[in-house]
Amino acid sequence: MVKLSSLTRTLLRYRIVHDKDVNIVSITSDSRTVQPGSLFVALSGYTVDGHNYVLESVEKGAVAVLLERPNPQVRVPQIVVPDSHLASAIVADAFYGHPSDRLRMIGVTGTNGKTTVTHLIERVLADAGKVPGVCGTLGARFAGRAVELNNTTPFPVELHGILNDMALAGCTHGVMEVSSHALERRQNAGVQYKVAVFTNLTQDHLDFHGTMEAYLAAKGKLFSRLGNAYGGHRGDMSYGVLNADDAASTYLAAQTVVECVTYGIENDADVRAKGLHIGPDGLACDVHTWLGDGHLQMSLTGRFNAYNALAAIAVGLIEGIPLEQILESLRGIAGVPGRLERVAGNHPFTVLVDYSHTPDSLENALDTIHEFAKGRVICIVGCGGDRDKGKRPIMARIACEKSDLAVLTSDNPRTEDPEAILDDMEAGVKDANYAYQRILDRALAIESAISVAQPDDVVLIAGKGHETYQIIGRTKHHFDDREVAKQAINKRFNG
Ligand SMILES: CC(=O)N[C@H]1[C@@H](OP(=O)(O)OP(=O)(O)OC[C@H]2O[C@@H](n3ccc(=O)[nH]c3=O)[C@H](O)[C@@H]2O)O[C@H](CO)[C@@H](O)[C@@H]1O[C@H](C)C(=O)N[C@@H](C)C(=O)N[C@H](CCC(=O)O)C(=O)O
Ligand SMILES: Nc1ncnc2c1ncn2[C@@H]1O[C@H](COP(=O)(O)OP(=O)(O)OP(=O)(O)O)[C@@H](O)[C@H]1O
Ligand SMILES: N[C@H](CCC[C@H](N)C(=O)O)C(=O)O
Ligand SMILES: [Mg+2]
Repeated sequence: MVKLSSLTRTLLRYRIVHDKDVNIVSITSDSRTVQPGSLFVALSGYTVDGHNYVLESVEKGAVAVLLERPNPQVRVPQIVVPDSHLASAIVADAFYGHPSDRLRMIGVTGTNGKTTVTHLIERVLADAGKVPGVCGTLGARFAGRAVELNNTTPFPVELHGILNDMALAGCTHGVMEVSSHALERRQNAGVQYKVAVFTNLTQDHLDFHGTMEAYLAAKGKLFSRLGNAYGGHRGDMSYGVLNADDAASTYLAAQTVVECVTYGIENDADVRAKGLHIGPDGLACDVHTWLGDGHLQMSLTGRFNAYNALAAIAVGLIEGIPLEQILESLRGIAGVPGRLERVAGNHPFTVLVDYSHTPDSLENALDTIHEFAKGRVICIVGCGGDRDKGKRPIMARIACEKSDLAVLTSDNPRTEDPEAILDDMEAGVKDANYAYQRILDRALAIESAISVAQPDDVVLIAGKGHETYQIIGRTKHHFDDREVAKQAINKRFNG
């Protein structure tokens, strides 16, 4: 519990309507989670305005409100700020006693690979006796707890709350995915990163950022916000980890004053893989680092996972873990949920569920599959609604070009007309002579692909990975590609 005055002291530009010091027991930006004694933060949303819930929050017991436009209907103290989003980060950070200072924060950004890299880092740190907490697309997990999240990077109040829970649970490290949306919206204001990792930059989210330049600039903010100082002494310094094979890294290195470690396969790098071998059951390569050499063997496969592993190795070395131990940890990782995840069973072909929902990740997933597929490759893919429209025809073309049969279907249509999304996709393939089907219903699309799969074929179900829902309109329906695939396999082989 803290006094409201101790929170407002952290702000410079604000005024209070109905000034009175009160005790704040919790803080939230969602009226649905307000409790007696809460400070409610009204955020101007993208589709919904949190200011509409001020009255409701007070009725539920909020004792103060932080907002941009005061509400004449309520009598509790109202702290009026120019930007409630930024102010909520500053106030939440103070309310929780600056939790990110109590953790070594590792931020991972980039178009693809963030979830995988955070997962690998988690394992490397845990095996070395550290206590990592992780926060990202798969939710937050720490100390045996799992918290579901709406966003890859939570909004400020939720984020600082999670970091506080991690610190209280004894975590030593906070490993988090930092999405470009979050960087642009300053969702992680107040989080001081000790290590900033960049995976890669390819097309996605142009609906939000407009241009690739703006998208890159958003990613750059993770690096520029490492600050102009680089820490007090070795062990407390900040570092960057950059992909030497991605042209964007030159720009990112220029955004920060901290020392950057590079990793790569093609170009010279501080952590470099050589002699890479990709197989159906994993990958292997020699690893040369500025701290010695070793051999990596992993059950995650695909060239892109070699990059993810190199990034995790760089972070492990920065954290002072011996190379041999890092490699041992990576060797022990079975897989990441929804990332080239195999649907188990006795069927004579392979079914993989993968979260490739960008042109680059789809291409990578299909290229990797071609490295080991003995039969045909069948690809089921859709594109999300209310998201970058530009990637739709490109993804359809990649699916058709890189597979023997493509089935175009729905992903999460959200508020868009699913047929119109498929029209956008089909525009990329209509004029060519591709073998593809268009089946709107995702379950039927999966069933259709599985019904024609022959021994040794590989069926890739792309786009939704670990997701256990399909968003149609504003409703989340239960839907799990892995379950649907299993049902289709059962139907085919057991009637
Ligand atoms: C389009 C978009 O970005 N929407 C985000 C936005 O939602 P919104 O404006 O519709 O608003 P809302 O959450 O429904 O309501 C606005 C405010 O009112 C409050 N509210 C709302 C209802 C209520 O009853 N009471 C109440 O207090 C909400 O808590 C919120 O503070 O604000 C919400 C947080 O409050 C986000 O969860 C939500 O992200 C949605 C789920 C989303 O899908 N966002 C995508 C674009 C996104 O951010 N993706 C990135 C990256 C993905 C990647 O890396 O590929 C991510 O980090 O997840
Ligand atoms: N380093 C990489 N480069 C390119 N593609 C990758 C890389 N790592 C993973 N992928 C592909 O991208 C998909 C998503 O991977 P992952 O979930 O790790 O990325 P992400 O950056 O967290 O995605 P999101 O932005 O949706 O959270 C995987 O299923 C795989 O097909
Ligand atoms: N974090 C990404 C996930 C996309 C997953 C895909 N299944 C879709 O719905 O487009 C986003 O919000 O854009
Ligand atoms: Mg992710």
